[in-house]
Amino acid sequence: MMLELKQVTKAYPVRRRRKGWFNKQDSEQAAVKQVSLELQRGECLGLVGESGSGKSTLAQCILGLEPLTSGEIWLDRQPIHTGKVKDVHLYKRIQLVAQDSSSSLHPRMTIRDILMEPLRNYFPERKAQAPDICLSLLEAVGLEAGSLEKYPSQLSGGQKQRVCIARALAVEPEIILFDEPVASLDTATQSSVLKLLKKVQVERQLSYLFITHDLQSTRTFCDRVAFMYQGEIVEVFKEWNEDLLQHEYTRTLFQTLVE
Ligand SMILES: Nc1ncnc2c1ncn2[C@@H]1O[C@H](COP(=O)(O)OP(=O)(O)OP(=O)(O)O)[C@@H](O)[C@H]1O
Repeated sequence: MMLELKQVTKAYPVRRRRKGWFNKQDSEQAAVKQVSLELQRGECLGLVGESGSGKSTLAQCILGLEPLTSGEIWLDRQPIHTGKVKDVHLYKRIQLVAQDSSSSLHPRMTIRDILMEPLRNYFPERKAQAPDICLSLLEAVGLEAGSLEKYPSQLSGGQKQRVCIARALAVEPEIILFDEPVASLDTATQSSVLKLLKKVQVERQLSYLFITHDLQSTRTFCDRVAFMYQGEIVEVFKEWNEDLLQHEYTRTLFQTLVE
């Protein structure tokens, strides 16, 4: 096993309007409730749920960007929820590619600089090979070598998303968390980026947590699918058989699928 979430709960404080002196205590609302999940080595696990069901919060918790209210997260045999693992060590193993990742591309950096940065930080001993590694990363995500000299503003949305994927791959992580990675792309670009992600996953034996609203996209892409509803995982399945589903929400979602 690679990543294991044990009864993870994340609650945020909710400010209530004060009615009186004795009623001023803030309450909490759980965005993620008692979530237990496992992600195996080389597995692609889909995480599907409606808006506000807690999917992104869960990804933030895994990356240590949000402290847990309770529960544990283990990476192999090491707890990573305690805050004791340094960010640089965690990000070496787990990378995030989000829907708006392209806004994180520095507008004044060329694509070469953007890809060189993680190579310099994580593999300083590979300085001499770094230019070739940049080229192979571009090739892996289906971009031409000429893109290296370009700035993000000179690329399309789909190309920028590919750069974000290449930047995540540069770190050579074991796990990539994808939070709606293709949601802002047109249908044709979505399918080419998904094909590319699958190819890279198989080639590099990566584990993916693939967060999406779009159940249909998980059908060919994911090995297993977990459904999140109001902060809880209500169903995890492998077989695309409506009769095996337990929860009303997942059955309703299934009925929206195009055969
Ligand atoms: N920093 C925060 N402070 C307070 N509440 C938050 C915070 N972040 C998220 N929430 C709340 O937690 C719940 C889950 O949000 P989250 O973004 O994880 O859902 P999601 O399933 O990823 O939604 P979407 O698909 O729209 O991105 C929501 O009710 C949201 O308002």
